[in-house]
Amino acid sequence: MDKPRNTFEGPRRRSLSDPLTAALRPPPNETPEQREERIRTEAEAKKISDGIDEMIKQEKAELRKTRADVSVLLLGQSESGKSTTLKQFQLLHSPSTFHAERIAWRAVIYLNLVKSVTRILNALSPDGDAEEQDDVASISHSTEANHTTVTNYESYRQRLQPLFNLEARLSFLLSSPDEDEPTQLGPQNGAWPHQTNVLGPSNSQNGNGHSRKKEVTVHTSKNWKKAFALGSKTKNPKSPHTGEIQGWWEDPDDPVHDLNACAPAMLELWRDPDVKKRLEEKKIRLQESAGFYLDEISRITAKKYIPTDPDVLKARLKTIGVMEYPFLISSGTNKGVKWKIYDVGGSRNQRHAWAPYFEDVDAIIFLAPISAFDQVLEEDRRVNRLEDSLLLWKGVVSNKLLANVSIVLFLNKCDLLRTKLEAGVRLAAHMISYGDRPNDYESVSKYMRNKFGVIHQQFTPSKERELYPHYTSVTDTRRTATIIADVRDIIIKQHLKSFKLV
Ligand SMILES: Nc1nc2c(ncn2[C@@H]2O[C@H](COP(=O)(O)OP(=O)(O)OP(=O)(O)O)[C@@H](O)[C@H]2O)c(=O)[nH]1
Ligand SMILES: [Mg+2]
Repeated sequence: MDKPRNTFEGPRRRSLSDPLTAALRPPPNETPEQREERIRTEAEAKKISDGIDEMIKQEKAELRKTRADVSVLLLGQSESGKSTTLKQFQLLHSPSTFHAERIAWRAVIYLNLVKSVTRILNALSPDGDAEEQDDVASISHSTEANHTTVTNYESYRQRLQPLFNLEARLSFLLSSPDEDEPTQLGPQNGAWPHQTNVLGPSNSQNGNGHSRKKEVTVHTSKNWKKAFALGSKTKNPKSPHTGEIQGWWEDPDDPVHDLNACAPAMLELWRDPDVKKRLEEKKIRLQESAGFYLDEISRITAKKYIPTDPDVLKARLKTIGVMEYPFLISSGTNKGVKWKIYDVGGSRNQRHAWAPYFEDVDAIIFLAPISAFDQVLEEDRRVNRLEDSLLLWKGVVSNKLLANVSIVLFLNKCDLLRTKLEAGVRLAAHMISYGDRPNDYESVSKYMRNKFGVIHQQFTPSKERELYPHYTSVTDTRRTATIIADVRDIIIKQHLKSFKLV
């Protein structure tokens, strides 16, 4: 037994008079039988001690496993679907919170709907300007000389005038005083300010606002949900049965009244064939844009409308800053694992906030909206969205700080890609390298996957790093739930591996 002996050597060597050393020393007159017995007992004791050591090690491993905090960063350009993915995580892991907050989303859904309507009106306006062109990167300009005239335009404008005020009101309510763009949701005192008291800071109160310039955003403060969920000025805002907010329809200042009154005109406008034609001429594809609710006007403008899960998932609220969401996995093999998911703002002026999170992150879910090959960035209309995604992807996968971070790629908005290709929009017209390959969903999606895969292979600082790509439509709850479960298990496995625990 050399080891214990060695530990007694050197400056810290125990003296021979040390009682422990003396006790451990074999007796001076030991017989061969006694020696054999002693060695056997010592071996047994060591076996037991080693067993205990092993048990302690395993317990520690288990403990670390249950305590492992997994940090995941959602990255991607603006409107790529990061916040929607986060909502799906919430729906899976804390459904009660998700449902408790759905009333609060009413404000965003209303604003999304109102913005679509004011955007149409601005586009139809005879003096409508070029700003009202869609995000679509135009490859051929429509002949404006011969454009469709919407004969009922003035009547629509008049009947829908209250929506311009409502847009200003909602934007104002969702704004933070120190920021250019709206940054939070909901009246702070739990009630809607009186209509005439609050007119937005803004641009659209005169009915000529350029609504698409400013998007509604969510800030790192989470108070909006609480504030908005307080509901109305009614005496009993909570249902005694479900505990859910109710009774807002009794508040005369609630936006639902304006919306409800304008619903018939909205429906007529959206169904008007001349309007459809004019929007086509102007290449405005509202169905594809974020927060699209025009196909469900009657349901959404109903006085007692409560947002459904898909409504909340479709609601568009731009993220500003970085928001942290903790989750605890409560069942299955990874029970007890804590997650921290960071949702970031993806527009160009928000990306500087990402880097500080790179040092401690365990995994990245990168979202690339592959349907956006014919669109341009909202913040810089000279830049094609797909090109921006590819560049951003290259930046992320080549980043040395992220060399050991698991990377999951969501090739997102596959539903929109399919619809777009089926409508005849050609990838090759926007991406010369696609050449004369078939313009169907299977070929295009595979091509995209390959394109992103090659960049990863070429630029990753760690050749061992595996890439986990998925085709996703993150507004689809059923499919996304399966993908999230897979991704979650892979991320945790990689995370534990890095701790050398599995
Ligand atoms: N049809 C469809 N819509 C999607 C999909 N993913 C996201 N969206 C919608 O696209 C819009 C933008 O999604 P967000 O999740 O807000 O995008 P984001 O990446 O968080 O954007 P920023 O906060 O600006 O960085 C929302 O209205 C979503 O409902 C998808 O796969 N299919
Ligand atoms: Mg977001």
